[in-house]
Amino acid sequence: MSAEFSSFINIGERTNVTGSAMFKRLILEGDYETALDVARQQVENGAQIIDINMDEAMLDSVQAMQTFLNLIASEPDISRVPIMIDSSKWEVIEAGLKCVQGKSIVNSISLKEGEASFLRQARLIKRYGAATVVMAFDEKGQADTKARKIEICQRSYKLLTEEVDFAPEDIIFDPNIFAVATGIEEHDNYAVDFIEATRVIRETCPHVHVSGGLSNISFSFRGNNPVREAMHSVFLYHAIRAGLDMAIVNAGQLEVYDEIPLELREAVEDVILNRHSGATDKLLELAPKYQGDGKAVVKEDLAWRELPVNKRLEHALVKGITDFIEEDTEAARAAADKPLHVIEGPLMDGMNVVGDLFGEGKMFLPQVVKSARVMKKAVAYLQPYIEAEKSEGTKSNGKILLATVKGDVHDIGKNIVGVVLQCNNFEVIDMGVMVPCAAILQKAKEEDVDMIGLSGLITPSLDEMVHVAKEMQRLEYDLPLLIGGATTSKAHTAVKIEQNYHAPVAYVPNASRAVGVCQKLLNTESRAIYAKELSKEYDIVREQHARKKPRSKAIPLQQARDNAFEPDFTVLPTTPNKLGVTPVSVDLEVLRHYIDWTPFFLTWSLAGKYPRILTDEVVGEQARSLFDDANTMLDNVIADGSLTAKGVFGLFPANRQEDDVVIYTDESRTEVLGVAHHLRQQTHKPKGANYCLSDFVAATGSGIKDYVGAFAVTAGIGEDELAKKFEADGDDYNAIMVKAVADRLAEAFAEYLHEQVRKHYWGYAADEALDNDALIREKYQGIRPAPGYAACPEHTEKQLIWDLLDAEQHTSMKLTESYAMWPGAAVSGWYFAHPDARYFAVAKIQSDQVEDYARRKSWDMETAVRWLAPNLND
Ligand SMILES: C[S@@+](CC[C@H](N)C(=O)[O-])C[C@H]1O[C@@H](n2cnc3c(N)ncnc32)[C@H](O)[C@@H]1O
Repeated sequence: MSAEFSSFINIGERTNVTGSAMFKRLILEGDYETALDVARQQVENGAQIIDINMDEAMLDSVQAMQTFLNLIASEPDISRVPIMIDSSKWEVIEAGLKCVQGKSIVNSISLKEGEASFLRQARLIKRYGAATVVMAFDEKGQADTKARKIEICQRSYKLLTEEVDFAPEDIIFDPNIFAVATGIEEHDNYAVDFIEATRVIRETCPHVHVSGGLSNISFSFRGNNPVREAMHSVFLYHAIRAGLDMAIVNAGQLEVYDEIPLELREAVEDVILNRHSGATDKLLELAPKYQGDGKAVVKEDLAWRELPVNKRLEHALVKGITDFIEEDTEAARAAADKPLHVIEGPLMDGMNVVGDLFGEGKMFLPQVVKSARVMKKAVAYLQPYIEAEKSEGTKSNGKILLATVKGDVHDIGKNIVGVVLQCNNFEVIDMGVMVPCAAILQKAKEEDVDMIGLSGLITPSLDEMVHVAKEMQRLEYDLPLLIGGATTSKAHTAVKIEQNYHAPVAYVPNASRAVGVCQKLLNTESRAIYAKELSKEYDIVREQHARKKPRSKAIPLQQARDNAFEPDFTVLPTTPNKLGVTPVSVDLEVLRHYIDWTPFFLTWSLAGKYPRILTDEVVGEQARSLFDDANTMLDNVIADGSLTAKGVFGLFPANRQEDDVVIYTDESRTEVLGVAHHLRQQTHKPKGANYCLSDFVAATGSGIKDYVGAFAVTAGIGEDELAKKFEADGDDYNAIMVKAVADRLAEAFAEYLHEQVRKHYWGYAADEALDNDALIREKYQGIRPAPGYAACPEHTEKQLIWDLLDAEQHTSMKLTESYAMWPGAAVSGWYFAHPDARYFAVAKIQSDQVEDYARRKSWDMETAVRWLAPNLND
């Protein structure tokens, strides 16, 4: 090893969650012990500094950094080397600085956010006695040429030494090592630019150090380690002679320069030193020869990298590949007159291809959401350049405000619509969930939006949407209004909303339809014609609705009660093994085996039954990829505990009293704990019974000791935080995935708990042995009807479940003012054990039952009508 090499400092790179899959997995699993071994090995392999990075969306990075650094502090064989605290987030860096006892190094600060923040951070670092890496990055962007690298480093040097009095020997410049041999001509000189800039920086900024992230240089040869190692060695050989005195490297994997086969070394040297224009091709040709045993040949993988930049962007968008997007966006930016043109040109062209393929059914929703992630990354990269030019921003197709209305927490559908609209060049302002009407209208004014989209899942949200429409009318808005969400319908929109608002109202059944509707409504030419068409369409829907004769005749409540279902009670109800309230926690690993996957695919607009969908000719490939991603998400949330499941259930003595179920505190059946109010079918049924859930419970005077149960479960503790982390990272795909997975786990929890209750806690089906498929097909005895569903459609009854179970205390689950459950991934309901208990739909009820129900609930009629609205005739 030469003299230059001996003074060179290796910075260990394996303790970095963004660079090492193994380290990431260990940290996500909380296996800090084995993670410490990674650090130890680095030091044993010769790392003289170890770089630690915990920037991962699924992690609480501050906490992970602190935990790991504190552990290192008590390991003398690791803590003997300085620690480099690596993060793009200042809060993580500060947390790290507080933990490290000896000398540490911050990685990194830069002029990216301007001088003020640069100086403030530098002063703080100085106070901690730490050194710092300074990236060659300024307000205009990352330095790629020799001149820019030198200019930024010299400016930073002057500021640090003159304004902060920072010791120059504590400054480590990182002038950016970029990938060469990418097939893009502009990249060919990147290594030379770095090497030459290093030389000048060392000459003109006395006492500083120069460092870099070595593995970047060979990025195009991922999968071909021999070539990568050769590139690293050759690059170091030349850069060290120019003054590079540190680098982040995998210390155990450096090929010795002299031992590189001559043919390979020369080809690599040609590339690194940009000695001729055919250098990349020559190395690509040679690379497979040095490919390690049986690994994928990189050249094939990266064939698309040879395409012109616009085609590469299109490929990345269509395939959802983020790996090269910044590099390619930069190439497109360099070639464009204005950064904005990159968005309006190649990126939008690429998204149009995505839009067309989606429209033609050749791409599926999950892929589109992945494309959006690529687009977001590209736009985020361009944003500083666009702002620097003080441009007015992208000319979008229009600005759309989206909100889930007050009282409702469900947003998967809304989020998907938001992503799809963004893909189609609409600007979307998403106000999130539980948004009050006044806030929606104010934001619409402030942001001068072109359209408002309202979403909701539970039936009370329908009323809230009507309220928003009426307010828009009263306050003389004339923005078009979009209506969507699981319980909304064209009929409801026509009958209850469209008539109340003079501007166009459109019901949107799914995300792919949203685009067409918005395009037509926001295009000045088509808007008037489309508005007319819509209004005509809703007139027809209203007429049809008015003409629709009730399919069957209604009967008075008393007559319906006389025709109640009378179950056989000759076999007496089983006394539960455990009466009272029982909180339950369960491992997600257990719950994943109870998941019903079919609804998961529907969330992503892939129709078909699981597992058949995985081999479906049309959507099979897409379904498999989605299924893999969902399982990866499951692996991660299980490993890092970012989602938690909590539940509670109760089994109580109970008897029917007319249509109510009276729930008692104990077997003496003297003290009433609560009364569940149920509704009865009121249509004329010449053959069957007029069902009410209470029918499945023995009556008060029968002398039969009967029981009911109640439950509330969630698997969504942590879902909002996790989804927000992904959103903040521009990763809507995983933000939606978290919620979709949490939803599945909550349903799985309901299934699991019901089984436990049947077999153990209540014990009326102790010998039941059903597999998951049979559970999904409800092949068991008893039901678990959920308030808000057809047999018990009135939502306020959830409050009773909450009170009986002390659900908020046991599970942290809350009810909103519309009785939606929070977190969204939640299920609650009743348990009925009778073998004849079944689901049914209450359907339309009459005013005599409304009055009766109001009396039973001590409500005035107005309140009763409001809560029973979905079951009343218009
Ligand atoms: C919506 S599915 C949920 C289970 C499904 N395997 C899943 O994972 O999505 C079935 C559940 O909905 C509720 N449900 C279905 N029909 C109902 C009805 N008519 N009345 C009340 N609740 C009903 C019950 O809680 C039932 O267990």
